[in-house]
Amino acid sequence: MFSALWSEVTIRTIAVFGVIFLTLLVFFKQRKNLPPSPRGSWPVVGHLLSLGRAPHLKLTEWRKQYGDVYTVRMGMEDVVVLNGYRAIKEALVDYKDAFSSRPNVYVLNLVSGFGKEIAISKFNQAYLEKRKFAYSALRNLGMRMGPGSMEENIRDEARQLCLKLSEQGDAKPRDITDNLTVSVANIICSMVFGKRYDYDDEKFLELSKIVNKLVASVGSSQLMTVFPFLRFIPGVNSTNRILLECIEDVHEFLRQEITKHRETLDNENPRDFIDLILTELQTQEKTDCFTEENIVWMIQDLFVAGIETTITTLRWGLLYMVLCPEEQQKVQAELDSVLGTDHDVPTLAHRSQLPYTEATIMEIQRIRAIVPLSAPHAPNEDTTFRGYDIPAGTQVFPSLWSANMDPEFWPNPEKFDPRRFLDSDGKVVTRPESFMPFSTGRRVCLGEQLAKMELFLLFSSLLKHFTFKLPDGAAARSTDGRRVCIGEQLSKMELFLLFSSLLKHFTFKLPEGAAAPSTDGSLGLTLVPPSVKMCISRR
Ligand code: HEM
Repeated sequence: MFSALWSEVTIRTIAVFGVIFLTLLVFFKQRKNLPPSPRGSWPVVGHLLSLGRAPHLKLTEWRKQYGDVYTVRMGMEDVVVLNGYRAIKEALVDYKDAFSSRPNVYVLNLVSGFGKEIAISKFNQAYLEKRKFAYSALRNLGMRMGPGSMEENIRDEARQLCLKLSEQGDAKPRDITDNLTVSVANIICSMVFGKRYDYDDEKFLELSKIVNKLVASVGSSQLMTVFPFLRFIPGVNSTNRILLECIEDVHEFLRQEITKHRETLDNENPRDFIDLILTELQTQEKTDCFTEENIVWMIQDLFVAGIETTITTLRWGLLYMVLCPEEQQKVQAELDSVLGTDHDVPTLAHRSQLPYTEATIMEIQRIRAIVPLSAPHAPNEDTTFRGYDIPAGTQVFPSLWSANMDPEFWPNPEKFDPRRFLDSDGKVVTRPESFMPFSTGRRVCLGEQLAKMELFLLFSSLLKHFTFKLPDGAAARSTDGRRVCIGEQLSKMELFLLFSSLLKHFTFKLPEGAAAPSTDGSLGLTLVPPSVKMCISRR
């Protein structure tokens, strides 16, 4: 009996020591020569509690203590943070072969069809082919200067936007996010579907239901980014199911559009992105990255990556214009001096004559990096960087925020000052250092040129025709913005679903007299400004 007891104790002891040994082994293996880590990491949650609601600010603060490259624990994962222009450029440009992949994050995989699209795809041959195709298709469809460019479509949207704002009158202060949404979404729609959608439709209530359903499922799904095991927990994982159903609805709609396009396809005269990709499917050797399934995911990418980003930048722009009325006046004075009494909207040819306007747009993009931590990168294979060993697949956050707000390059970085981007002759500084709103390296934003065209034409048209100001007596507005660093793709997804569902069933218009829905507190990939009602008066 004694020997039986002894052997049970021994077995238990060995088992306990075994577990401790294995845990330590895993722990030390993970910690092997990673960049330094700030104090205050807790078991299971890591640094999440310290990061708070503005992780980009906390991460920038830690740079002072831990240097340009350090490691934080997001839940149970190590994440390497790159701070400042030099470290980001070194990793994404000089070490581009190493840092061009994406990490394996459950929710990102889920919303990207496990890499069937571009933005979340791992760096491999299929990714390169998809990116190359999408880039050349967008250029064919007008993402460039000169004849055949998207300029005229964007100017049309700018006209419609100004018309809509004029019709709405200046009696009541309002938030124009919805108007901007129609314009920007329509620019992508005309490239993808070959058509734009009208402002006027009555089924807004039904759309709200879809949005509410999605918003309700966002909270617990975001947690799944950090704690993927939650997907196995009944109740929590129902948001998974809801999301998958929504994705299926959207894809069904896209498949119908693709079928309609196929019926009228003329290979010689492609009308839009869908036509171009169908033609590509017919002509090229079948490869894994170009199936009909990829088409829907790639289109989803354009919607997801191309709409909210542009709208959010414009919203920050208008917020800074109302907060800095003297800057607004300077832009308007420049627009008036170049365009005179011409009532039409500006063209891209005016750009070189409007340096202050352009510098103002750059300053908007600097002062509020709307994608403060960019999209997560990951080394393709085990990589040594600045003397540290970073295992393949580790999440790497390039903090674009830290570059934009670096006092070494941008003295008094919180001051809104477009003159930073002008040289002594008043010309716009080309390629300023420490300014990467579209990131850099191999994964640099695919739609950069399109976004720049949109920002210039829409922003300058708005300021040419309207003056924006806060209502008399309104409380000062915060420029802090809101962002949650986990579940970012999910919010992108939410946007995509919103727009696709929207375009499937409705054109949108608020009921007469209804208050604009607030975007306060919405969570996103992007750093979103507070919802602001402005007085908008025709000039
Ligand atoms: C103001 C507007 C925009 C900003 C600030 C912006 C910014 C960014 C950033 C920071 C990234 C991540 C790059 C990285 O991983 O290092 C990105 C990726 C991407 N963007 Fe944009 N973007 C904008 C507009 C657009 C538009 C209009 C489109 C398309 C029509 C677009 C398509 C994409 C795609 C497809 C990617 C993924 C690229 C890849 O992984 O290879 N973006 N963007």
